[in-house]
Amino acid sequence: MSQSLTLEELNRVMAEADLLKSAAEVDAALNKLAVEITGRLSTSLPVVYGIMNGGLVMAGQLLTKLNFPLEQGYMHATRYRGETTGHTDLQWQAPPSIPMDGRTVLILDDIFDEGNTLAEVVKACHAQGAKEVFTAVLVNKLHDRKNTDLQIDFIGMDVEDRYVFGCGMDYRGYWRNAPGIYAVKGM
Ligand SMILES: O=P(O)(O)OC[C@H]1O[C@H](OP(=O)(O)OP(=O)(O)O)[C@H](O)[C@@H]1O
Ligand SMILES: Nc1nc2[nH]cnc2c(=O)[nH]1
Repeated sequence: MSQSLTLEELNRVMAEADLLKSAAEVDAALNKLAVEITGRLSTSLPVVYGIMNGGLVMAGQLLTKLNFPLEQGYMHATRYRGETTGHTDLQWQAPPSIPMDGRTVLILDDIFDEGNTLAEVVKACHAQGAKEVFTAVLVNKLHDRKNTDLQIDFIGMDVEDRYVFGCGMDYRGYWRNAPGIYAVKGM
């Protein structure tokens, strides 16, 4: 867990990491997402939830590019819990902060990997009475291990099948603040 990592180790992880997407590429992906989402949802008065923690950066950066009326909320669900492989169950740490009954819902997250997190979140939104539920992610990880048939409505960009960090995604709790998307050496 994060307590056992030293400053030197964390700086080495960054120094040895491969940059997969630069900050400029991330910004371009967010602009593309904003255009697509605006085209679909600008007249729906949606409630837009970022999934904490990973969705925080993506949501914060994307929201200012959406120039139409929306409500903004959050929910906190975690499957990886600071580790680099996911638990089977999703742990809810905070339920949706705004009621969604009868509303158009847009869920924002950093990454669609095996898919359990978003599949379960979407299911929970329908159970809570959402009229319709859309999903948007900054990155989709390319592999054939998806555990769900869920189709993501808006995808910023694809990344290769490696453990990535930056733009909200952590390396053992750290480096969510990195402005590009990096892959850990050897992972
Ligand atoms: O598609 P999946 O395989 O389910 O993985 C994707 C999820 O994993 C990460 O969350 P995590 O559980 O690590 O919690 P965090 O957001 O606090 O980092 C990420 O933010 C996504 O929500
Ligand atoms: N930080 C991070 N979180 C994830 N959750 C699911 N896949 C990943 C990943 O590659 N990196």
